[in-house]
Amino acid sequence: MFRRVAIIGLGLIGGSFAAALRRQGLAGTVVAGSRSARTLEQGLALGLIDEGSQDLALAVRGADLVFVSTPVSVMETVLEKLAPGLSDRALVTDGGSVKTAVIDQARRALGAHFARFVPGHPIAGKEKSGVEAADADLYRRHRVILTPVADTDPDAARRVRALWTAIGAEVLSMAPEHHDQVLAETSHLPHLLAFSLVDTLARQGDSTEIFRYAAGGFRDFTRIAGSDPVMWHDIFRENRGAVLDALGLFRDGIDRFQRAIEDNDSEALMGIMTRANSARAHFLAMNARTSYTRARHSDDETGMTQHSDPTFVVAPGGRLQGRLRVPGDKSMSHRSIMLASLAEGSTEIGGFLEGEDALATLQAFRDMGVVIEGPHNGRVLVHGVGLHGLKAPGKPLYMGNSGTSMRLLTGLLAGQAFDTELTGDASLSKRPMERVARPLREMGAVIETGEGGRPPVRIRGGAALKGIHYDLPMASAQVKSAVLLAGLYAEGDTSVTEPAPTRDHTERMLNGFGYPVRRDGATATLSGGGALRGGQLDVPADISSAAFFLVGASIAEGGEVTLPHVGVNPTRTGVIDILKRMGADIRLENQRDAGGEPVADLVVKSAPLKGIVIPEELVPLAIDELPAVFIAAACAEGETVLRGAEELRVKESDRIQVMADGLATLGVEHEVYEDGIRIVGGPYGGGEVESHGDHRIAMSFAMAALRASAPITIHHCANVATSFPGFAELARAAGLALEVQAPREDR
Ligand SMILES: O=C(O)C1=C[C@@H](OP(=O)(O)O)[C@@H](O)[C@H](O)C1
Ligand SMILES: C=C(OP(=O)(O)O)C(=O)O
Repeated sequence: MFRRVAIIGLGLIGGSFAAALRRQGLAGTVVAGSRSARTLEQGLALGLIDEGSQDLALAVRGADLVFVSTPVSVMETVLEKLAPGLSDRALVTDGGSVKTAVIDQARRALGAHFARFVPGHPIAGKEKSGVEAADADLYRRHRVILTPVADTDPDAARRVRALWTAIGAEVLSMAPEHHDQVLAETSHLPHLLAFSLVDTLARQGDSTEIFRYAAGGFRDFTRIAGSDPVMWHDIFRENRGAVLDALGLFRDGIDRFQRAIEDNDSEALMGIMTRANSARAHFLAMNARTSYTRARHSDDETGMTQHSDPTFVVAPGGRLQGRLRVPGDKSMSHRSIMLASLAEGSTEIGGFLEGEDALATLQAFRDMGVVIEGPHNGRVLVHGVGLHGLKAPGKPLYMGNSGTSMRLLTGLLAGQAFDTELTGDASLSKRPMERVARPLREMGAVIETGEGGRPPVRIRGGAALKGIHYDLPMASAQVKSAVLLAGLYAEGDTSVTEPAPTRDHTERMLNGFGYPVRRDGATATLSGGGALRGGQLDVPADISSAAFFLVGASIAEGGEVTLPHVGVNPTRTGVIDILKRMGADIRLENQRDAGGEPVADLVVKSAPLKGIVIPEELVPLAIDELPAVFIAAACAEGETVLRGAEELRVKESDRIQVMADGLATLGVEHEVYEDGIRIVGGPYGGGEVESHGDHRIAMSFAMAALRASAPITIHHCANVATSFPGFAELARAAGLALEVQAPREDR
């Protein structure tokens, strides 16, 4: 990419840059400029550089790229020294941890050449310093922030970006002031605290005593106090304003902590720590724009991006057997957090789904000031704040992959006194939100959606809502629920009529919390201005997750599976009705009521299936299970026809097309309609299937392998954790020959 690269300052950052260039073959000649002859000798001996010079103007002569990686305090002097040697076309970039100060220095030192200067900051490092610590992998999968300004040549910025990308880094751009503030909070402040804690303890009388007993917590917290004092000295001085602001913020936080301890305020203490716990997991996930649960288990703090979006490879055959407890119901888990938060008093929830979608809802309420303990093994304790007790979150609420979170919250937030903004991942950002915004506006809400009616959703607080009657244009429980939740805050009655029955968990659970919802045929009605009462709540296993095993055990030779304690609310059991019509052997045992929701143990045995025309009224009752039903259809004798299922096109992926593409790969005959599909059953093969990050697509094709003649490889399966954490392990324990592999991109 570059003929001759000059690296000025050959420490850990510069040396690692040289090593990476070398390894990727990105530079013809690498030359270093350094004050220290010894460093240059080391660089040559380590094979990192081809030439070295102590004269900086000489070092940069003829270079088409100059990377300055000296401490920020000497940056201006260094730039002044090298400037006379720069050729007109040379690009200059840097690795300084502070950007506004460096930009001012560069502007002064480089004069007309400043346009070719691209300020940068690779977020990577170690406690070790010096060229001998150089590491060709230091920047791989780490973030590099570029902070070009108005007079930076866009072509120069583009080339520097391309170089970092080629080195394997993830490149972001932001304004320099923003960079300095963000880094002050996320890097400079923690370093300052680590240095300060160790220094404070070391000053005490017998510090050897303290350090002898210092345990893991001390070691973890103070690891970065081993970093280079000179470098940090410079950073604290050069980023003075932002560091002081961050320190002020921290001082407020530590005061709050102190008061909570002084006042014996358990709730405040638990609030601080549970919020911190989950916020950490949430931020790591957001940054990686990927899996919440994986980020929760990652120990990485250094800006490392997570690419573990795994591939499932499922060998053909296998059988499914055993007693399998699938995780808690996702729809009910969302609602349990929402209603418990709005209730007076505490609510203890059991069986809560610790999947990413439900955790996104939980996090949103923490962000709005609700103290929530857990989840631990499905138990969550929510300290309700009452209908009017939520607080402004102070930042957009991130809903991840979850349509239910975003749509239900839009309704609920329409009635709050404060403004909010809801954002989501790439998939959620493509899904329609006007379907909820429209009826809510009729109620008086002030809501803006993004381009094409998609996220982000911005909700203005303080609107006076009035009850309406709404005829749902589509059979959607999310839209129904959004309107009913807004109705809690509306004057008078709010009622919704649905064109076909949809899941009624919102209505049932509101009644369970002592908030009456009346039902008259297809219409549900509530009156605003009441109150919810906290209590106990049991979330049964999710029939939508059980569905994969209902299909799997039906199609696998010798399959026999018991799924205990599954929710069998009649608005959710369409999948059982459809499979039974196809000839499946499914029995409901132990039917009972659990807190207002019917549950049963499902017993399913392998059976020959036949194709059917799926009755349209069953579609909304099996909406999320239809991808699994497609696999049953591919294994059935004859053809199965689905119509009236256009809603499948606006789920986490276009589930009609994405399933059709996968079926085509396997060699399953089918015909796609705008609102459905016709599938002809018969033997099929294997191949590589793309899930498009849609959990239900991934799990459906995993089950398909039970009857395939060759392995099925399914790409991008991370989002399985949105609804079914532990799917791969459970399926394997039951007999599916599923292996989780690193993503294609990482191999
Ligand atoms: O209310 C709910 O919990 C859900 C309703 C359905 O969506 P629609 O309302 O868009 O049909 C369903 O697909 C989703 O997984 C969960
Ligand atoms: C459609 C689904 O969920 P959501 O709309 O909440 O993203 C689903 O889980 O299949």
